[in-house]
Amino acid sequence: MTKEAIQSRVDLGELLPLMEEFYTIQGEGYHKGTAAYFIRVGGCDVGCHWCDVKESWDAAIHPPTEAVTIADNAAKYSDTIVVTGGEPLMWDMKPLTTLLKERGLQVHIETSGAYDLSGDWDWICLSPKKRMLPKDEVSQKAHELKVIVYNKSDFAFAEEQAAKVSENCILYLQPEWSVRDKMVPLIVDYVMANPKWKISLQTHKYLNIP
Ligand SMILES: C[S@@+](CC[C@H](N)C(=O)[O-])C[C@H]1O[C@@H](n2cnc3c(N)ncnc32)[C@H](O)[C@@H]1O
Ligand SMILES: Nc1nc2[nH]cc(C(=O)O)c2c(=O)[nH]1
Ligand code: SF4
Ligand SMILES: [Mg+2]
Repeated sequence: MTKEAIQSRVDLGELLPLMEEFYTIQGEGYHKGTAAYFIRVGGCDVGCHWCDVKESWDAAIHPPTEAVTIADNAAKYSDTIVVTGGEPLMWDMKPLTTLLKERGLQVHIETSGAYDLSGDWDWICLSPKKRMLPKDEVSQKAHELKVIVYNKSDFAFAEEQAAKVSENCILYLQPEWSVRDKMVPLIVDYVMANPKWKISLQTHKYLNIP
């Protein structure tokens, strides 16, 4: 394929810049503790300074991979697939999610919501970022809202974002990993005072699994 042909198939979502795939336990949020196959798609320009997967940002270093190959492979591992990144919504997720649904899989996304919603999802985890706010459609359709708490100002940001999600959306505060010792006590107090929120921890990091 020529460079142009590859690019046009990436633009259609038929090829995706695949960074890594792994079978593990969902560590965070509502489905924490559940076995799931993770598909990590490269490319993100949101620029969170504390991002724990900065190697994902440059899409150009991740090989354009056939969505059908990704789906066929994922189906061998698990009934539950988590598409993450990078920022998966930078790409058209319709082809990949259609292929995953055709294989009878539950399809979840981890997203900042900074790009238009594409794809068919059984579960949308929205983790909004101040630097690039989520699109309204993602906020309205999110099943869980997972706000990362790096400093005290993130509690006010969390409330702003909670005002934009549906009333059934489950609300989580998750400590930024590097400041967890400092922020966990503040989150605990906040959740006790504001019990509509729950705490989410990155349990995979405590378990030393991917
Ligand atoms: C790496 S991001 C990829 C998906 C998407 N770009 C997003 O931000 O939702 C996956 C999840 O990890 C969270 N995350 C990233 N770095 C983190 C850190 N240092 N501490 C806690 N959570 C982090 C993000 O907020 C998001 O919920
Ligand atoms: N075990 C595990 N659970 C996760 N939940 C969300 C993750 C992500 O990076 O999107 C993640 C991850 O990287 N590993
Ligand atoms: S939006 Fe997600 S992948 Fe992008 S920099 Fe932020 S945490 Fe990392
Ligand atoms: Mg992660």
